[in-house]
Amino acid sequence: MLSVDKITARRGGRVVLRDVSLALPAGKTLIVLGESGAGKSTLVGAVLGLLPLCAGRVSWDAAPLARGGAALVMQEPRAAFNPRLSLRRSICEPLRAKGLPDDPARLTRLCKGLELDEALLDWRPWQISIGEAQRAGVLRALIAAPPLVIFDEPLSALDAMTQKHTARLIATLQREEGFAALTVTHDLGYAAAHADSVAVLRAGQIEEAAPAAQFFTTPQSTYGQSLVSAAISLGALERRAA
Ligand SMILES: Nc1ncnc2c1ncn2[C@@H]1O[C@H](COP(=O)(O)OP(=O)(O)OP(=O)(O)O)[C@@H](O)[C@H]1O
Repeated sequence: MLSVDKITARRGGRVVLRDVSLALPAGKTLIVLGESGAGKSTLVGAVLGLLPLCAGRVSWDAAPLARGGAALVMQEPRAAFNPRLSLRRSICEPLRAKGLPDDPARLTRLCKGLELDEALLDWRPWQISIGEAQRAGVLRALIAAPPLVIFDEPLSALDAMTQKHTARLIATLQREEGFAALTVTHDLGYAAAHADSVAVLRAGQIEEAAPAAQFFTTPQSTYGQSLVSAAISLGALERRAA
C-alpha cells in the first residue's frame, strides 16, 4: 500500500504542496484530479523521490519506497526513450538498473498484452507512432514488475480512439499484473471509467478524497461539485451514468 503522509514540498522557494496525504492499496487505481498548476507533477516527483520534502513521508507497506519501486509513464510518450537507442534497449533498462537479467518471455507476454508488435522493439522511438510509443512506455514501466506505476497524463498526447484502446489495454494488464496505479489527469471521463478512488488537488492541497462512486455521485467540496457538473454537461461522464 502506498501511503503519502502529510507531505509538504517547495519549488522555486514557494510551497506548492501542503500537508498532502493519500492512500493507495496494492492493485487499485487512485486518480488525482486538478487544474493546471495545482501541483500534480510536483506530487509525482515527490512520490518518485525526485524532490526533497520539507515535511511528511512517502512509503510503501510502511517502508520507504525503494529505488525502482515505482515506475513512471509520462505524458509525452517519446520522452521516456533515448532517441539513439533501440526501444528494446530502453525498455530493458529498468531490469538492468535492478541488476536483473533480461526476461524475453515476460517481454513477449507484455507485448501481447499491449498489442505491440515485438519487431517494433528493434526500431528507434522516432520511427514508431505516438500510440505505439505510449504503449512502449507502459511496457518499459512494467518490465521490472514495480508494485506501483505512476501515470502522468498518460493518454493526453493520443487521439480519442487510441486513448480508449490504450486505456483498455492498461486496465487489463493492471488486473493481470496487480500493480497499484497513481494517475494524474485533467480528464474526468477517464477518471470516472477507471478510478477506484479520487483525490482532488487544488492550489497544492487535497480538497477532497473519496471512493470514485461516491465522488462522481455526491462530490462534497464546492470545487469537486463544479468539476463533476462541468464534466456531466460536457458529456464526459456518460460511461458512469450509463
Ligand atoms: N521549477 C520550478 N520553480 C518554481 N516554481 C515551479 C517549478 N515547477 C513548478 N513550479 C510551480 O509549482 C506549481 C505547481 O506546479 P506543477 O507542475 O506541480 O502543477 P501541475 O498541476 O502539474 O500543472 P500542469 O497540469 O499544468 O502540469 C505551479 O504554480 C508552478 O508554477
